[in-house]
Amino acid sequence: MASRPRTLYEKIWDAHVVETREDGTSLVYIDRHLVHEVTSPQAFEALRIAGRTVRRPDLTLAVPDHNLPTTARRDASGNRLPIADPESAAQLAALERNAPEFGIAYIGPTDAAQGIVHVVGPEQGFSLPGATIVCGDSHTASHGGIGALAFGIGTSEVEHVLATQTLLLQPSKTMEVRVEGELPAGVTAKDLILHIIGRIGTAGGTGHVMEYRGPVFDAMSVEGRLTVCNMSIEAGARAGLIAPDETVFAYLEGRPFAPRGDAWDRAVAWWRSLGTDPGARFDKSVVIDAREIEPTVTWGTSPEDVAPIGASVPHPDSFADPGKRDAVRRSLAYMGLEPGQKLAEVPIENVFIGSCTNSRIEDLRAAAQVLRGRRKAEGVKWAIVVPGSGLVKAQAEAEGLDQVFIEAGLEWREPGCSACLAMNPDKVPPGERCASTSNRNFVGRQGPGARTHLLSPAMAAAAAVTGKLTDVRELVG
Ligand SMILES: CC(C)[C@H](C(=O)O)[C@@H](O)C(=O)O
Ligand code: SF4
Repeated sequence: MASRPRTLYEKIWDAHVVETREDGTSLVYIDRHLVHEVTSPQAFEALRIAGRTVRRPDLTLAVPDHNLPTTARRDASGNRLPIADPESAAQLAALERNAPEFGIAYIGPTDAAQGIVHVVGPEQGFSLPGATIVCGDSHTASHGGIGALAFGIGTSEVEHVLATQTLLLQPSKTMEVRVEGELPAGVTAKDLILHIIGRIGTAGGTGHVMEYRGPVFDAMSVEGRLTVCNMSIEAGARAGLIAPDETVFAYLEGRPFAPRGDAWDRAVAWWRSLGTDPGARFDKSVVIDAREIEPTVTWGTSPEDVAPIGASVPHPDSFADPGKRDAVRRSLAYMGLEPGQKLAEVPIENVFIGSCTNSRIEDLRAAAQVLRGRRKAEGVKWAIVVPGSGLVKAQAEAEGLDQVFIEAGLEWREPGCSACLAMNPDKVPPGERCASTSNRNFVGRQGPGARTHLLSPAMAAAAAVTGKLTDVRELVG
């Protein structure tokens, strides 16, 4: 039977629409719901007041991550340590009460599998290809890396999904980001997505679901794909997607929540059919040449403010748009940078290796490769490595990576969002810079007055060693 060629997005969307209304809005079935402590308390409270239950507790998974301190979680006698900040403690307490009350699986702060929701979902095989996945969190886009249609929702929608396992949605437009060629040595998934956002801007994907296509993604690890899709939201997109393939199936097989036996075989057969059909059309398309990409850093306070490490801080007047010129002037003042200053000479006082963008095992291996046998520079006052989950932590320790970090003078922490955003004790002091593997360099993101430079784990490690933004290719050939 011949049918219209469809994109990956259209296939997942079509498979989940329950009903479409005259105004074009559709009621869409949600396969997986991840819940964290920050955006769920009011949603559960509303259910409680309305006397409602959770429609599919078995498709819902709760993990605290944002507010947890990343220092030891137990005292010497093994008792769990309380959270000092009252608001954070209250949000955690709410999740710990709501999960059992509503019958939802919960991975608590001292559980070996705890971590950042977007690391935990794929790692547990809870996030699956072809699934619709939501979470009250903008970086839910990450899960597109395994071929799921995954996006962030607000707290009222969290309540709606808890109660009904559905959402009312407008269909998105589709955008193809085709990357040609291979990434040069020393250039990672993080450099690629920073480069893409630099090219298309933070509004480049607005209203669209972006599908990343081309040989670079076929060759990319699952970790790298999660990194790329994670930052789709910083390009304004509703979600990011990469077609699921054998690399993804091998990664997911046998994970705790993944289907088994016949169910697994049936699932894989369906997943194999999801790739965009030849001839399917996208509403928008952009082509990027991977060979042109260099290790990339941000210099401003928007994720689109990127430049190759060999470049200099741009002059505000070099931007055509008057609004952007003003924004760049303000950015540079906040960042304490002068136009024309060489990026590779910008001093760094803090280093953060972590966040749902770059805290998986491959990220830690890349950082350790640079740090092995080296020490952090004198000028680097604070440098922390925060694994994305307890399982990543255990794997890193089994490989001796923790010792590499500690010997280099970095701190090895417990899993959580940490210094990615200033919602827990890990903060960058005012006026200081941080070489950070996270995804947002907004004003105050890592603490009031903190200055963030986004980069890859290897580049963060290089900055730790030299005390300034550095081309990692000068340290590891
Ligand atoms: C706290 C949460 C709602 C927020 C988000 O939605 O992304 C956070 O995870 C972030 O990265 O800014
Ligand atoms: S690690 Fe950062 S970006 Fe990711 S969910 Fe946590 S706060 Fe948001």
